Amino acid sequence: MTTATVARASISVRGVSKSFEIPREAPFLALKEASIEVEPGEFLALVGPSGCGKSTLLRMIAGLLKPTEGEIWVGDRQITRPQEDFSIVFQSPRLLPWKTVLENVMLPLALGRGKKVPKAEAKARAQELLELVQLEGFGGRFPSELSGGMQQRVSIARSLVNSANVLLMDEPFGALDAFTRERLNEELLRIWSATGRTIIFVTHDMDEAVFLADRVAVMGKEPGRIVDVVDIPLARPRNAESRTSEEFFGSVRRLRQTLSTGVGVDAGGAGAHRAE
Ligand SMILES: Nc1ncnc2c1ncn2[C@@H]1O[C@H](COP(=O)(O)OP(=O)(O)OP(=O)(O)O)[C@@H](O)[C@H]1O
Repeated sequence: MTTATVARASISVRGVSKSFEIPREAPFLALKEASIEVEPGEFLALVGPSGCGKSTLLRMIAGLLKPTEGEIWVGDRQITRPQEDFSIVFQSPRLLPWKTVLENVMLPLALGRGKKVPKAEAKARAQELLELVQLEGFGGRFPSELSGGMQQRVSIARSLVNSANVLLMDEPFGALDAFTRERLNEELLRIWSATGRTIIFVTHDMDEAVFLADRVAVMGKEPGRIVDVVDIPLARPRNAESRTSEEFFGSVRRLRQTLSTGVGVDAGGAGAHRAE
């Protein structure tokens, strides 16, 4: 398993808005004045209703989209284009159909500029990751020979193969069954704590957000914005038992309230605070 500690990176989203130009219509404001600081090594979840701008924000952090206003920085670098040390997992797998499963997982290592990994090592790493996502024995297959959920697990393995500092995940487990999803949640936490990556994780699922994250940014819509940022006071390491604790249910309840009222909840002070 690739568990070497990677360099730590902080991410600063500063007053970011995004409008999309739509032919014959007024520009559409998808995200308004979002600001948040993501600490090095933090696990941040973004939750909110469909269309509130979660993917838009993630894509801007990834350098795939440019903000209309505001700036995003990683350490002392402004993000203006895709970053080599960021890995992204999209909602759909996006595998190369003409490459085998193993070759797809190895791809980031083959493309890595200046950091050549010997082929045998790349292969061994990819094989370990396929084992991690329970696809050992499928390395020689082509993506079209796997189910949708299996393809998504391949894309998760691919995102973990290099030692990217920052992992951006856009509802990566949305299409998986509940058992696989919960198991991968636990594996992801294990990998995160072993490697010190910064993770920003988009999900619709509040249980998943609470289980995984240090903090959850709750987003609202019309216009898309960050409504509140909630600390999750759930002890680590987290496991299946964490899902039945008072702290877990309390945090889920708080997120639900914030989502339904569209304003930050300050239940007794600790735990919730406004987005900066
Ligand atoms: N390229 C684009 N052109 C025009 N509008 C866009 C574009 N991309 C996104 N939007 C709009 O911006 C808004 C936010 O979209 P986004 O995909 O970020 O939402 P989301 O919160 O990730 O939604 P979901 O949870 O359904 O994936 C939506 O209303 C969407 O229609």
